[in-house]
Amino acid sequence: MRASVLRNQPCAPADRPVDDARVLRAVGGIMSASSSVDARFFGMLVERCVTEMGADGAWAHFHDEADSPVQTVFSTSCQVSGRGDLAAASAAVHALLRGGAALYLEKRSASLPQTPWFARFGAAACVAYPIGGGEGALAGHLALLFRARPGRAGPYIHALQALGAFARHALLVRPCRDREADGLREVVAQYEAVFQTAPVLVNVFGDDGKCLLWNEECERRFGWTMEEVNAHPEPLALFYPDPAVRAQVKASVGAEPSRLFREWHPLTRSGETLSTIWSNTRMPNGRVINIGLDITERKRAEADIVRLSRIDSLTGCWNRAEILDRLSQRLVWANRGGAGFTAMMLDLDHFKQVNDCHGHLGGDAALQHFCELLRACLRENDAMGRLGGEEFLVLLDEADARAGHAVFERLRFCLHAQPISLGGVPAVLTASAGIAVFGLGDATATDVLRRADQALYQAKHRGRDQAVVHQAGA
Ligand SMILES: Nc1nc2c(ncn2[C@@H]2O[C@H](COP(=O)(O)OP(=O)(O)OP(=O)(O)O)[C@@H](O)[C@H]2O)c(=O)[nH]1
Repeated sequence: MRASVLRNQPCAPADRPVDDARVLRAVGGIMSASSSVDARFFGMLVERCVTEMGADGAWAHFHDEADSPVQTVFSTSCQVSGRGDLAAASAAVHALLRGGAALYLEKRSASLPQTPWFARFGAAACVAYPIGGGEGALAGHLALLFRARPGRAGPYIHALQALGAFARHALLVRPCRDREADGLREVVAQYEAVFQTAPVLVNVFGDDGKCLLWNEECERRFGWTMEEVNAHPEPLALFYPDPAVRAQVKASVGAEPSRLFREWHPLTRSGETLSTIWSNTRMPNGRVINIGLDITERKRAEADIVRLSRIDSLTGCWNRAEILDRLSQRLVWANRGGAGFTAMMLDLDHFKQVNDCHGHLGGDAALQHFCELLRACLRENDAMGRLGGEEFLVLLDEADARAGHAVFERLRFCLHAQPISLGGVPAVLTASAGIAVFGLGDATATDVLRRADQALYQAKHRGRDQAVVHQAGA
């Protein structure tokens, strides 16, 4: 086998002309033939250096950081003798490449290593170029073998330089970049998972107004998917139909991330108005990141607490503090020239007897029954509150004494028509009332209450179950 190979080699190698275009084409072909750089790539590279570039043999030699050869890929044309010799040849060239520059070795000048393989191959010249390594990457060299000296080594050196740079990029730079990209993708995926599943409202809008991120909480609370939001010509209008409010929302977006949350009341798909607080930040690329909290439930609970703190728990009407507050507000309004009102103080007659006969629970039921009937006699804007015990205050808006009387008569009629059943026995409740129509002398709530109380006293004195209007000077 060895003899036949040697027999086929030219006995007196002559200079071989170099076809620059052919070399260039081969380089381009190798580079575009594979996107991944691995053993297969180098196998393809060395074969094409032989078949397309005009070399007689080629190899790619790699060593590790300790300078031990770890991998050599030879063109099939190099297989002229045992592998060990071949490895020794590539190692010998590698040893000469320490300077990091290209090498041109010739048999004629005795610069070609004296290892047996070169002789067996019939090598006249060798062009080698280092492939620089880097952290974690292989390093080594590419070599072309010629049985006839090439007319010029330059084109081959440049070809190996280009291929070496390509391989180095693929071995070192691309994996780094890929690793970085993988790391980045992982971070993005983590953030996205956090944004998507966070129990807070998170969304991102582009400077064209389109939604780019819409987390699960947004979808759950607003009822629209991101696609549905983006199907609207102006997505923000879905949540803020009022253009003036929209303008305020847009103007509130700051360039700096803000710890200050602003309260907004966006609409949901079902028409519910939410109470939300948002921190909105415009990024340098024009995107707006919005982080919000839905505080609708909290607001409702707070409102309930406030409301309950104003309500009399037994009867459900306003408590003393609230009804007096409302009286004061009406006074301020009326004294500023606003609409007047009439105050009516009501007191259940002989209520002590109800308690005495039917117990405290019976008395409570009587108070509730009385309030139910009284409430039914009032208009929406009127107010009724419990001053204490079995005493109540009613504020009748834009009402005079006649209107006050009419309300009382309605109540009286109802109380007689609808007796309460106490211990299985129907009992008719009656009440007395003192009516005080707002007058210019009423500066404070006490002024009004005093006059209503005087009239109530008269009603009791005159036999109960009636209303008396306070008369000035009475
Ligand atoms: N069941 C019940 N009784 C109450 C409540 N608050 C006050 N009372 C009772 O209401 C009764 C009021 O009695 P009085 O002030 O003597 O008045 P009255 O019996 O209605 O007599 P006149 O007002 O003069 O007609 C008392 O027995 C109080 O204990 C309450 O929340 N529940």
